[in-house]
Amino acid sequence: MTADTAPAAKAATLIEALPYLERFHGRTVVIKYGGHAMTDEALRRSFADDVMFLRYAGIRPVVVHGGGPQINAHLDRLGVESTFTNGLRVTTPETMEIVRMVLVGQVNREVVGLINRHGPYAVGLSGEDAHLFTAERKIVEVDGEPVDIGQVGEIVKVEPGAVEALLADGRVPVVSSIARGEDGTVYNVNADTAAAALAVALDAAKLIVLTDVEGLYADYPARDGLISRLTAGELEELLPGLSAGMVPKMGACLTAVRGGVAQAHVLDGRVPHAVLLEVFTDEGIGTMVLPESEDA
Ligand SMILES: Nc1ncnc2c1ncn2[C@@H]1O[C@H](COP(=O)(O)OP(=O)(O)O)[C@@H](O)[C@H]1O
Ligand SMILES: CC(=O)N[C@@H](CCC(=O)OP(=O)(O)O)C(=O)O
Repeated sequence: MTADTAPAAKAATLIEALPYLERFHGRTVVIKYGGHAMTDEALRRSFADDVMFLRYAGIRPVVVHGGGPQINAHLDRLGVESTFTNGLRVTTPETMEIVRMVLVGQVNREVVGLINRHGPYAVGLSGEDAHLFTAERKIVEVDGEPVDIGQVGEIVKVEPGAVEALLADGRVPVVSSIARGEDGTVYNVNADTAAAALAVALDAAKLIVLTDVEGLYADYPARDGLISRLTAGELEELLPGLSAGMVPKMGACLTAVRGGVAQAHVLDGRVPHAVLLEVFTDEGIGTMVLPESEDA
């Protein structure tokens, strides 16, 4: 690039963002934060920069975080065995105590601290707080038979008032995926699923799910067939054939779009500033799910 073209290229990058600034100004974007972007220090900072960039651009970011690897590490240290059924952690009362402690007491604090390097913005919440997430015990089916996987919750009601109040106050809500049952039982909820439920309840403009792959591959484990966009109907057909990790993520995208969120994305959290690249550039990155009517 010559000295003459450099300023023009920089201006072009900035002006490319203008239609997105116009479109998303004042709108809510729910971001599921997890995977590599949560453990690598440079990526952690890049994520916090992106969240604050959205906030200063007049967009209302809400973060829902995972923490499966951190829970595994803690269970290992305590010598507690943990298994997964259909991608969900079998959650005994003992496991539940540890899941809650790690997500709410450790991971949530870390994410809040990361964002608050920029100022007094992030406020942490558990899904139990102010009845944000109400859940019922989830029964999964394995080979057509119902299987009880313990205190794993299915969100049946979202009361987003506490999150909306924080957003109205200019804060960045950071939410742990723990829910409360009507009888006070505490439930463990997959964080992708919780992010989708919250995006629908907040009438978000977008759901963004960060992960450790580029997006949805058509012929996984082959990695040369990234699907960059698909409709909710197309996704519905693919969903039963997907393998473990992608099921809750793509299921979350489907729930969000069917629930009125205009766009849901799975992005590669290993890419610095993945969120900004998705929100403010024409190409976007990763896999985007759209309602049928918007697939031009
Ligand atoms: N069709 C697919 N496309 C992309 N990844 C897939 C697919 N099917 C399964 N996967 C696996 O899902 C993983 C993402 O799920 P997971 O490890 O649970 O993510 P996270 O820790 O970000 O929540 C990928 O790393 C990949 O191994
Ligand atoms: C029911 C269930 O499986 N809950 C998850 C909650 C955390 C989570 O979803 O974290 P990731 O997004 O990092 O996987 C768990 O216990 O691991």
